[in-house]
Amino acid sequence: MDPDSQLVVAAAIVDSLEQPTRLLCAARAYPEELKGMFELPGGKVKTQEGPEDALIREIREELNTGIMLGAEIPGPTNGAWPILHGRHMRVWAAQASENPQLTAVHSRLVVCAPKDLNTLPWLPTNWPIVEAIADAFGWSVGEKCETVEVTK
Ligand SMILES: Nc1nc2c([nH]c(=O)n2[C@H]2C[C@H](O)[C@@H](COP(=O)(O)OP(=O)(O)OP(=O)(O)O)O2)c(=O)[nH]1
Repeated sequence: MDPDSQLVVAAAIVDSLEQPTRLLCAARAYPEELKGMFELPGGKVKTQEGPEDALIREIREELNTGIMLGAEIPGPTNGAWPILHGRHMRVWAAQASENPQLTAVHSRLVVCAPKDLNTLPWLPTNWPIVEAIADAFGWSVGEKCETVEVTK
């Protein structure tokens, strides 16, 4: 992993960490080329900031809620997942302490049942991460549907 590439952190926010049955999925509002594609809420870790603290800050900024962090869902590169633009992302299971709210960062929030996760137009590198999340929660998600979202 390029040590200079800025780490991204994201949350797999479920309805209950003890008995997870739904995942919060968020459609990006920008940039234009990623608009309408689904991601896990989160963002870039700032210099001097710990990854968990960065995640709590990002979720407060993006969804206006606190979160309780559960286990990390480790990826294949020192625990991180390869994502867009050569970046890497660490992912934690989480539960929101208040109702997540839509802000300018996202165009849609979907609380998704496991069986519907493969119907969302995910960012291109996100599907293996969603599969690992499902695996960690004991969900079955099937194959990814090839959805194409057309927006004006
Ligand atoms: N948050 C998030 N970013 C992802 C995911 N998958 C993925 O490839 N990315 C990419 C998109 C972006 O290139 C980068 C995260 O950038 P961001 O724009 O969300 O970061 P940020 O909130 O700190 O935003 P900014 O201050 O830099 O504008 O990681 C994902 O599931 N969640």
